[in-house]
Amino acid sequence: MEQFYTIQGEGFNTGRAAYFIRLGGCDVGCVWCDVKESWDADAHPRYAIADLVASASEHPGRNVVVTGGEPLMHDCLPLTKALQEAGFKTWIETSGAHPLSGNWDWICVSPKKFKAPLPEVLAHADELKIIVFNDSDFKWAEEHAALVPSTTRLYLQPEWSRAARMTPALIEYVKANPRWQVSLQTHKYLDIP
Ligand SMILES: C[S@@+](CC[C@H](N)C(=O)[O-])C[C@H]1O[C@@H](n2cnc3c(N)ncnc32)[C@H](O)[C@@H]1O
Ligand SMILES: Nc1nc2[nH]cc(C(=O)O)c2c(=O)[nH]1
Ligand code: SF4
Ligand SMILES: [Mg+2]
Repeated sequence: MEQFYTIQGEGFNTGRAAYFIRLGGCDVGCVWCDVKESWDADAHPRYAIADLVASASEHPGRNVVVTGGEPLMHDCLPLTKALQEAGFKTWIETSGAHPLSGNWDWICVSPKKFKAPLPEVLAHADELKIIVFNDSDFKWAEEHAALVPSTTRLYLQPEWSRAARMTPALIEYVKANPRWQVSLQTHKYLDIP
């Protein structure tokens, strides 16, 4: 759908330069999705993998975030193989609702109520990032934390439109449950892509 070089705004790798490749197509249907224009894969141009790698290579950063849309609706093996052969670290942002494909250096799973994550994807999560839309999401977060490895980093991220309302509760939750960390969409505060 689009590519851009920016700063990873969310989660464990927040603050690190990365080239983003946003793949079109998503069937999860989150009501609060901040990139709904990605849902229809056919609405976007197709790019050759070699051209994506060449575009990423124009920048000094050597981290690539593959996101979407839902990137795991595609077979990510050819793209990640080409990126790693060119010297990039491959990071994915996924809901986990489709089978895992690709070779990944960092897997961020952000499960959704709208379409359940697959156990095989949760089992490979380096990072679990729960979007907090209302108070019931803390219990839901714990249910998913029980499904990932004990080494998986745990993040709570306020849903953007509800951030002003939910962030105080999120802060109190992390203070009381310190194995969780706060993740903010820092790129939105910085006004960068
Ligand atoms: C747009 S999604 C694309 C990748 C994948 N479909 C997924 O949901 O993980 C990228 C990240 O943005 C998060 N996100 C999407 N809309 C958001 C919103 N309104 N507020 C906070 N986070 C949001 C998702 O949970 C996910 O972690
Ligand atoms: N800067 C920046 N960081 C991000 N982290 C995850 C994003 C995404 O949409 O997947 C995202 C994004 O869209 N921009
Ligand atoms: S899974 Fe990701 S891209 Fe799909 S609707 Fe939800 S937030 Fe948006
Ligand atoms: Mg985003």
